[in-house]
Amino acid sequence: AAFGEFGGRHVPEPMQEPLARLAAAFEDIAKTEAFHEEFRAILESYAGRPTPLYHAERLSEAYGAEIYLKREDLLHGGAHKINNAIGQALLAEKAGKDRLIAETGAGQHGTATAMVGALFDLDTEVYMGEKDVQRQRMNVFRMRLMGAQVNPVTQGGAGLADAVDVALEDFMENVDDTHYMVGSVVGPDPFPRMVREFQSVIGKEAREQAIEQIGELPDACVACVGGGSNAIGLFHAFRDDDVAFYGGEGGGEGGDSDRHAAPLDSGKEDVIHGMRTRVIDDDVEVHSVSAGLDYPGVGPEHARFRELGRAQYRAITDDEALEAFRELSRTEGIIPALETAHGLAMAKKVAAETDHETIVVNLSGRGDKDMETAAEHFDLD
Ligand SMILES: CC/C=C(/N=C/c1c(COP(=O)(O)O)cnc(C)c1O)C(=O)O
Repeated sequence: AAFGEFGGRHVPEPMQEPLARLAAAFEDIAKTEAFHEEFRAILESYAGRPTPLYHAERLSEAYGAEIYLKREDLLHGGAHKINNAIGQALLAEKAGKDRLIAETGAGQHGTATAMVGALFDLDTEVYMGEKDVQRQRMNVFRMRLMGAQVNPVTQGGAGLADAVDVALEDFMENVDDTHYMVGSVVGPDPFPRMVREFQSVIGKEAREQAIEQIGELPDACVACVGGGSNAIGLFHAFRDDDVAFYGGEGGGEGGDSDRHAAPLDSGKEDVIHGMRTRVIDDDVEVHSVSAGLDYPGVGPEHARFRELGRAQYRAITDDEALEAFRELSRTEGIIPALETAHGLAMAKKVAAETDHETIVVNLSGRGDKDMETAAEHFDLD
């Protein structure tokens, strides 16, 4: 496996060959110069790359360190998810597939899938837990507006993990004409390394921009961690540098509570969705105020980084995330996604508890989709 004993292809025998074919297509198609040029051109003209690295001076005062925000929230669609969706749709098109399926929780990956489904004129179906259909209604409407079919999933906990289960079943049945657009660095090989490849544009840009703006590498990189794709996308370019990595997980009611989504901070090794990784304990109910972090597992490379001590991960509670959500809105006039707010709260802890002076934070998405949830928590009248 690519990540120590983590990752791998823990799937039934009938899935082994299709995944081997996908891995071969990834090597043959997505690693060519022509692919990279087309990928880069669409990222620039359609998604709006490069994104700024913004020195948030008022937030820096509040945190007590120099905070640089990588503005993935400014991308088309409002989150980093479009980077991966474009890469995967290009691959699917060149591999001769004419149907896309995806899972979604926050609806940002679902929206990105609908966007590229329209752009590449591919049949598109998105699986979404009924619970998330309710709390990210605006994104459900956006997906349908762009021609995607949104299939509410009611089995199990009607959440993100259940949507992944159903999407994997669909993929196994329709592997000949369907590409499964996995939305994070999760699933059986090759999905984690494919998604890492397509998200790594974030860190490549941020590394150059940081050196230009700070005059040297940053002391630390921080991101929220759901499946872990925006975090890996930022970290990957710095992996051989003397730069610390920190991940803020969906801590729900606390890593030591029985309602959270923080397997790195408080979980165990196990196999889920075709990968050996870390998952929350059996007696814990998966929960996060943010739909995009509300997942019981995590990408295998993060499990490996944790094991090596290359990155540190902390459960960020719902309340800590909501406080960070409001603090960025008030100090910089930027409303982050609730998922992203977990990374901001992590950065605040890093600034307070370490001597890191320059910190790059991945602003993975914007908070328009979260206005109803936020209104339930803040009485702003
Ligand atoms: C693929 C399921 C996750 C979703 N979103 C996750 C998400 C995340 C967490 O996903 P990762 O970056 O993969 O850890 C962070 N920021 C924003 C704005 C997100 O929407 C989604 O469906 O939109």
